[in-house]
Amino acid sequence: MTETRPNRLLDAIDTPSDLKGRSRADLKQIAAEVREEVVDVVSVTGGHLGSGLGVVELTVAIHSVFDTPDDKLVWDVGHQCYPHKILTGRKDRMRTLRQGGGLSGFTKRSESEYDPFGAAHASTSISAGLGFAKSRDLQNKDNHVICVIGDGSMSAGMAYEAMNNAGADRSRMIVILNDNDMSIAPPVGAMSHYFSRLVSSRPYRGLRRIAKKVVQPMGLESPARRAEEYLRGFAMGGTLFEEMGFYYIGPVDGHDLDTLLDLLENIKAMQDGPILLHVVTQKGKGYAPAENSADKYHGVSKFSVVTGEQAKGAGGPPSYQKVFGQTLAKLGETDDKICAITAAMPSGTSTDIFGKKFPDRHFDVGIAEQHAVTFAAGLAADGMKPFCAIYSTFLQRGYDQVVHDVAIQQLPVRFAIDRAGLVGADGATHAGSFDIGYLGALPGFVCMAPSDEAELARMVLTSLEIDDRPSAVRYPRGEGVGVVIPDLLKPLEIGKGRVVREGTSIAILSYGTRLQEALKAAEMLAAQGLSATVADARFAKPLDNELIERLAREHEVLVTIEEGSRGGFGSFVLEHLANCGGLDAGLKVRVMTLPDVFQDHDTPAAMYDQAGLTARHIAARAIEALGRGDLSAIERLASA
Ligand SMILES: Cc1ncc(C[n+]2csc(CCOP(=O)(O)OP(=O)(O)O)c2C)c(N)n1
Ligand SMILES: CC(=O)[C@@H](O)[C@H](O)COP(=O)(O)O
Ligand SMILES: [Mg+2]
Repeated sequence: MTETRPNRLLDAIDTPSDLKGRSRADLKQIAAEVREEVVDVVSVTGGHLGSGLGVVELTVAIHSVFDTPDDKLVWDVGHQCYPHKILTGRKDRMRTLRQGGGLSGFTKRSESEYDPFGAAHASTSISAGLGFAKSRDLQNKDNHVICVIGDGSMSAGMAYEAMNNAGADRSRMIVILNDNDMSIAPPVGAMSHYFSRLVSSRPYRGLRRIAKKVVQPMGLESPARRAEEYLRGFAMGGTLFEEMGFYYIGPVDGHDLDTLLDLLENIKAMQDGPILLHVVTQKGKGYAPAENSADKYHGVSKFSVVTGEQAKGAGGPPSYQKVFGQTLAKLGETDDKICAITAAMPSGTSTDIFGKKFPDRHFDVGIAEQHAVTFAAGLAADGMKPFCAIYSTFLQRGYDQVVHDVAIQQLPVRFAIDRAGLVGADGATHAGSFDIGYLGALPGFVCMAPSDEAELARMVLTSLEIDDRPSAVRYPRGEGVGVVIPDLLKPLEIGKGRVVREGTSIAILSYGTRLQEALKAAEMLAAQGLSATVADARFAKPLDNELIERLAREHEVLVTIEEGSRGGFGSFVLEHLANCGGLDAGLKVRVMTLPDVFQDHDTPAAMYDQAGLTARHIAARAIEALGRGDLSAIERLASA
């Protein structure tokens, strides 16, 4: 339940209709209370803070002026949607944010009629918005379509594909560019500089001047009018958008509620063509610790509202991402062909560790995964050794480039695939579920997955030495298991796995970081007098066929496990066994993968259990296949 504070106007706001007819003073008070509530909620739940704080006034203004949910409000990424959720009937559930069974940290169709389109991956809002606009026109409806997209999200090509289409199509829609001069890191790219010029070229447009501009008829029938408009656009700096067929308005102060309300009322009255409203906001606005932080508190853990101090992690082993960044930085000392590419996630992928030492060889290309992949391919084609570090889920956006520009040409791009597997609170949109299948299908790819951080370091070196084809190392979000990483790294033999525990009747073949759980499962089985071999596959491509055939020959049951979807490692193993006759002797095989449903956000510990990927699940599958053993004993052991 929302903690009720005396005399909060917000407590009477259940849906945006409760904002209608409110005085300006009330709306300003409500905005202040929303901002306070966002800070309070995120201090308890963790999540995305800076972005939402920057759009409090904009959110209040949009919901005051427009008639959601009939008017469609499409947020880009959706990480800034906490004020929106508070105002659209979910304020009493905000403290369930990003937890199993709770509210999503992004907009989500199944969660509310006020979320017409789900988000989480950037730069999709204008495309979706245009879809809503065309559907409206085809169904003779008259609702408005409003998309809110950040300056960082405007670095992705998809946004321009959509504007290109919308501008030509002249569909009536409103795009609000929320320009806070931040992505997760400071923004990069020429567009960012363009936005800065727009903002610095003129003081904020006075309301009178803008009101005069926006009430003029949109139809620019005569060439003279068009020329005049072009000059005006040039003078106001919106040329790029005007040339793409958008009516550019701005820049305006995105925290000035009066201006926003009047402006949106005017724009609402405009009935023709796509409009781009450029608002300037401050990420983290209104909460000093966020305003003063370099990352504007983009993503935070629980924190003290008073001090802003975030809860520290348990100080455990280094994260996989850090091990990747540190290893690459070390290798970069003796190989000046190594370079690192990130798509707007230098800190998330830890390429910034490499970048601090080798700034000339570190490239943050912005939210532009497609470009990142083909840029890396160009570097590789000319003899450089690019490491393209992209989260598994975000690499999905650059898949054609992986196939067409890297794999077919057999270019030695090294993919560091972070956040592979379950990610926890970000939920289904961010889980790295599919990369084993989508890369393992590609000819000539080498696909690796470490079982711990020392193995990761070796695989980064192994990848570096693969100079004749593409390679990929996938690793999960979060901390390693706490093994020592040797100073002197040795590369792995390509396509070779390893047996880490010898047994007899059961073989457990693990790909990636479920190995520790596989070893625990073997101990559970041993407690029942059942003997299990545990092997670390290390490679999904090329498979260690010799190891697989030996396990098949020498055991009654083979269980494969991976933190990925069906159609991945286990399928590759089954395919080989089918083709080499490994199944002919009656081997019983069980393939354990992530469930075929999108994993909802959850705490890390629970999510593996929810997904059926823990030791007790592995042991139970082995017993079920073997037809011997005591399942209830496994449950007892697991609950011990
Ligand atoms: C395709 C894709 N790549 C990367 C990300 C990670 N990401 C989430 S928010 C964000 C920055 C967005 O910047 P902006 O649009 O300016 O929003 P702000 O956080 O500044 O409000 C990034 C890179 C993502 N969500 N989607
Ligand atoms: C909104 C978004 O896509 C990113 O902020 C993402 O949530 C970062 O994920 P990590 O916290 O795993 O870096
Ligand atoms: Mg931004």
